Amino acid sequence: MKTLDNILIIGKGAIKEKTISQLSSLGWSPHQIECIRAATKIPKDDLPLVGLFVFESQAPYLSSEIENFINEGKTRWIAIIDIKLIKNNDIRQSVGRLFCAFHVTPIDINRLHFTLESLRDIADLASSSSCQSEVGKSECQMVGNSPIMKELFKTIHKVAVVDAPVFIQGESGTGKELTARAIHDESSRAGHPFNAVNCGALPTNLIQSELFGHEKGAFTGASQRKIGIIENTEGGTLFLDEIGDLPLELQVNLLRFLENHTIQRVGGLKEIEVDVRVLAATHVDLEKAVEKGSFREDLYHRLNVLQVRIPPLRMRGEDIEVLAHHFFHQFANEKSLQVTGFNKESLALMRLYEWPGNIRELINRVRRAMIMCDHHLIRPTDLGLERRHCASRHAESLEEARDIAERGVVLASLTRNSFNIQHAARELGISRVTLYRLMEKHKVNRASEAQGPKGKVEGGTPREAPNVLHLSSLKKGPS
Ligand SMILES: Nc1ncnc2c1ncn2[C@@H]1O[C@H](COP(=O)(O)OP(=O)(O)OP(=O)(O)O)[C@@H](O)[C@H]1O
Repeated sequence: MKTLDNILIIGKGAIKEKTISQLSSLGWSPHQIECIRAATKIPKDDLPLVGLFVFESQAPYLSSEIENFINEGKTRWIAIIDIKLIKNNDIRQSVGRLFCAFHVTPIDINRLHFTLESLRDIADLASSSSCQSEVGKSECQMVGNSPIMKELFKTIHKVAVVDAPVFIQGESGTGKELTARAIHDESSRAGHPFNAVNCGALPTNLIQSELFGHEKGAFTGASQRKIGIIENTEGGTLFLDEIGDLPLELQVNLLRFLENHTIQRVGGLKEIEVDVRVLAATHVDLEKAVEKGSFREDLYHRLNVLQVRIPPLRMRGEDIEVLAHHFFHQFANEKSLQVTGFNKESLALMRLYEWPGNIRELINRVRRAMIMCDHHLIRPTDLGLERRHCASRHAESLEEARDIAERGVVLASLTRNSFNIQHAARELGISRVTLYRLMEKHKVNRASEAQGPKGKVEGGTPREAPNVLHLSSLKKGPS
């Protein structure tokens, strides 16, 4: 996994020297920082992921050669400028156009530090997406780092290559539709349509004609023939969301279609052959619905050939921070200018929160926080999270309850002590070794501690470089 292993600084003078020494004191080791004084020495290959461009005065370095070089976009550039000194309008415009972030002097070193951290996240996301590109081209992007998600990615690969129905289960907002899309994108049907229908959202009287189409005159108002969604999905994949809400009388039609690969339009007599793969999802317990008689058992078995279970977000703690950063970058163009990331308490609380709305809720909270935040770092209040919201986390067993409590205590102490292991261990009355073991066990991040002073910065993002798995290629977007 490629991370931010090098920073290239171009420019000379006191600002540069000061920046280097300040970055070093924040844990960016001096050997990561390569300094170049003149345009002629810019290495064309093997570029680092981040470049700092230190303007000294009228920026003689912003020659067309450098402009071209920056425009190549292999490195993300941050301008460090003394805005008062830049009188030349062309240069001002170039700064806006060429640089992904800029900082004015005197430099707020914490802000610069978090800009670099954000760029490291982007680099991690981008490099892991390129690892995944061999999986196939896809419009969608699934991010996850937890063992559960890695298993899910494997399952998706397996079920994508066969043509049987797949039954996707998971709470609302866990990513069922995204998973269905990923299966489609990984399958040989990828070049054909992917259509999703929410069976619970369509009125009962419309759903049959929406799915199967109708002939002209089939019912009052059917002034023309209508081709239904199933026919429109020819060659591709149909995702039937909330299949548990499909009225009983339509379940038999669906069963016929699954068994014979034929449909009849409403009011039509002809059997029409269709080649469509069906993926179905529900957040209700279909077995119970079968027992109750509201779902046909034969249809249930027909749909339930292959299963994919998506766990709720609260059960994949490692993913929460990775996803939060992922969405932070995705909505980067909507954020208020000064926001550079999450503070430590926010990250800690996000791990403890229950997330009843799962990833959809996470997206909404992060997005809102990015707009509303008045500080450099998103605080729990910006996310609408408070400690009391996290206290309700319920455990499925006594062991889980102990784990949750243990993790909470460890994390709280580390957060209070800015991830200083010695202080936290002393506060908890355990040895450093035991604390390390607990951090390992609960996947509490050690990166900030390992990098020493970085962890002392208010709001340091205590996180390991995320081993993000993208199921498919990056959506075109800011991330
Ligand atoms: N692993 C993931 N990585 C990135 N984004 C995700 C992931 N899982 C879900 N999302 C995003 O979360 C949102 C909700 O996902 P999706 O609509 O697939 O959930 P769902 O389970 O089908 O929800 P519902 O049951 O309410 O229909 C979408 O914006 C989706 O792109």
